[in-house]
Amino acid sequence: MRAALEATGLGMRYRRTWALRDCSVTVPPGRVAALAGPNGAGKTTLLQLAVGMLSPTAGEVRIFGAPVREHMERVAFMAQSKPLYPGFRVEEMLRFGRGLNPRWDEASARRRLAELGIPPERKVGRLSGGQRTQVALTVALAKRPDLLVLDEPLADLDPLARDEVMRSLMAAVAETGLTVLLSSHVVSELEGICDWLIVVNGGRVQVSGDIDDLVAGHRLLTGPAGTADALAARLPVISRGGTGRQATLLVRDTGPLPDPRWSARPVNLEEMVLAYLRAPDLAAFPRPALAPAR
Ligand SMILES: Nc1ncnc2c1ncn2[C@@H]1O[C@H](COP(=O)(O)OP(=O)(O)OP(=O)(O)O)[C@@H](O)[C@H]1O
Repeated sequence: MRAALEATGLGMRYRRTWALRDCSVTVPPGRVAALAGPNGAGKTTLLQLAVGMLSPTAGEVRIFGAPVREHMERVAFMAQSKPLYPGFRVEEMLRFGRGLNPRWDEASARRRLAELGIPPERKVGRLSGGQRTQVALTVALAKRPDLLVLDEPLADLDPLARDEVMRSLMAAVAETGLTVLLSSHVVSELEGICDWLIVVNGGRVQVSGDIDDLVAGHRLLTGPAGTADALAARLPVISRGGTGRQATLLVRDTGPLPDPRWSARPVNLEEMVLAYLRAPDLAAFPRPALAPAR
């Protein structure tokens, strides 16, 4: 099956600075993929390259097997700034979208707004942050994309609005089977929603793969601090912690523990992502990294 998105050797340089380098990632069709990473990691750059808004300095992006520019009508993008005109009424935003998009689905956009209780005659500038996000999402979905790319869709929203936006996005995914790629700082909120993960850090891809497989492949070990170095020498350690006599090691390993004084427990998505973000040079470790070596 063709990947919904496939980036190979992707690089983007702004003047002398590489915002993204040697980036190779795949998002299989039908997945809801999370793009995580710290500020300035290159998330927005990767998303803008993915939708053809930027031309790469190196490498290429393919959407459903073809160069992104040949498939622009199959992709919808919601920018971080949620570009809506505050002086426009909601229905004027729809009319605007209708004029620009041959695949536009007016009926489903109207139905969605009605379900959300957003009056079409309301001016965009008078909507709440959550409602504005929902209108921007409605416009993006009305394009009937096969790939929906969202840059920080949850930023600036309170927990209730975040929950509502994610629920309605998931309903759209269930209905249409579209592939979603969304960036977020709030990793804990992506668990149970996203099933694919890409972590970028310092312009490089650090982690890429199926979330269940990734999480199941890592564990948190706890044991006596005095033996931590010896254990760490035998296992692929992603991050180390602990206090006083107790040490913790987050490892990419599920085999039997070589030291009976140590115990293991599963990790959650946030713990795993944080461990990688704390170890940006992971690919320099002697064990294989999850992403191609730098
Ligand atoms: N137009 C530009 N000109 C020069 N440098 C840029 C430009 N856009 C981004 N950069 C730089 O590229 C790097 C990656 O930026 P990018 O916006 O892609 O990161 P990000 O992960 O989306 O960050 P954030 O989470 O803060 O939104 C940063 O160092 C940024 O300063």
